[in-house]
Amino acid sequence: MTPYDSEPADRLVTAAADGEDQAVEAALRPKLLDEFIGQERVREQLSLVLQAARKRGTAPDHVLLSGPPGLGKTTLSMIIAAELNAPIRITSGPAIQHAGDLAAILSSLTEGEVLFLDEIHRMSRPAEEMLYMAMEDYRVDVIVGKGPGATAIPLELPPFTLVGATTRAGLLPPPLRDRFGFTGHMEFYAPAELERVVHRSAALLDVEIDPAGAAEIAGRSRGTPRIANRLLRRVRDYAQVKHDGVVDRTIAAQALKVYEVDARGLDRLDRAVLDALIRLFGGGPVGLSTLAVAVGEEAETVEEVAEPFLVREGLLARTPRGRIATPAAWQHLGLVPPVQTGPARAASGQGPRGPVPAQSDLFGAVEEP
Ligand SMILES: Nc1ncnc2c1ncn2[C@@H]1O[C@H](COP(=O)(O)OP(=O)(O)OP(=O)(O)O)[C@@H](O)[C@H]1O
Repeated sequence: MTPYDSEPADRLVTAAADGEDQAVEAALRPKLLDEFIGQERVREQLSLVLQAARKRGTAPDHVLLSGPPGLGKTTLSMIIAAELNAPIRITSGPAIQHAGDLAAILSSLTEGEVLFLDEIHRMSRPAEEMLYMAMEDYRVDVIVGKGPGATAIPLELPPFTLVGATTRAGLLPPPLRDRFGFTGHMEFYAPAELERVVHRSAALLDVEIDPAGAAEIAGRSRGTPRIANRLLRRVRDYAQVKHDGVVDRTIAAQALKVYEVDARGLDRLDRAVLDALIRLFGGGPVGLSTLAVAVGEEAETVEEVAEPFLVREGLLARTPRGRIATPAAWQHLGLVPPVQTGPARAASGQGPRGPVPAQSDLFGAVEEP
């Protein structure tokens, strides 16, 4: 699924899994905690939780993993099961519409099994309430019948470990959040960590890549292993079709220029937003709906798809008066930021200054093949 319904389906830099990702990700997932790159704090804490459970011979506390898509929550849940030598059942919040759906899953778990519940914040309220009791007492009440004649039949469950994953930890009701013994917050990956991800995946996919090629892909991957793996596959295609299959910095940059992913990981939509903001509105402030019309997209698409990364990168600011391009955004487009910034400059009607960048500058100064 995509994180936002407004996201274009073919977007190369989306953090959500597409069909091809799902097909290849199984092969690329690290299987054990030691193979899992980065997320040092979560890894260390989780390792202690798992070792202690193994020593006691009991199921570990329930685990909540929170963080943006594509950072490795599903992978970690599988690692938890593998480290415990336990089977894993995978489901998701949207798949559990009725409490009965959850009761069916819970009642079929075996002792020690790991239940991975992705997008746990999207579960229905009755299912959520059933989960409270299951997590705490390993018991559920199955309601039989309707109205005044309805009866609750208690059902004992074997001890199991719930691993919940959410991109929106803030949306979880406190009673649910409190029932997790351990919460791991996943952070975006540093470029050096993503380089290791790229090298590891390249080895698994049998792609020859040098360190500069891996660094080039890592730098455009928006802190997200899923995107790094996807860009690697597109670069591999290019290297195999246009060259001898070996990936170096030049090949990686040329390939990603073809796919319009620039040196900072911005794609066509991201750049269109900055471009309109700067060239048409002098850097802002400008209202979201006006900006959206200028780039020919829905306001929702601009707000939910393009802006989060632009804000995170410090290229765009959301202010009560509207959107503003930061000096870094001007520089990214090869323009000289005005001395005055903000409303005063907008009021003065001062436009963009400096040369319009050649496309090659944005894409990492690559030569045409
Ligand atoms: N730390 C890591 N080391 C190596 N590869 C990783 C790491 N984290 C994630 N990956 C790779 O990134 C891909 C996406 O990871 P995963 O499916 O676990 O993300 P997720 O957080 O569960 O995403 P979603 O929220 O969309 O379900 C996987 O193919 C996995 O191989």
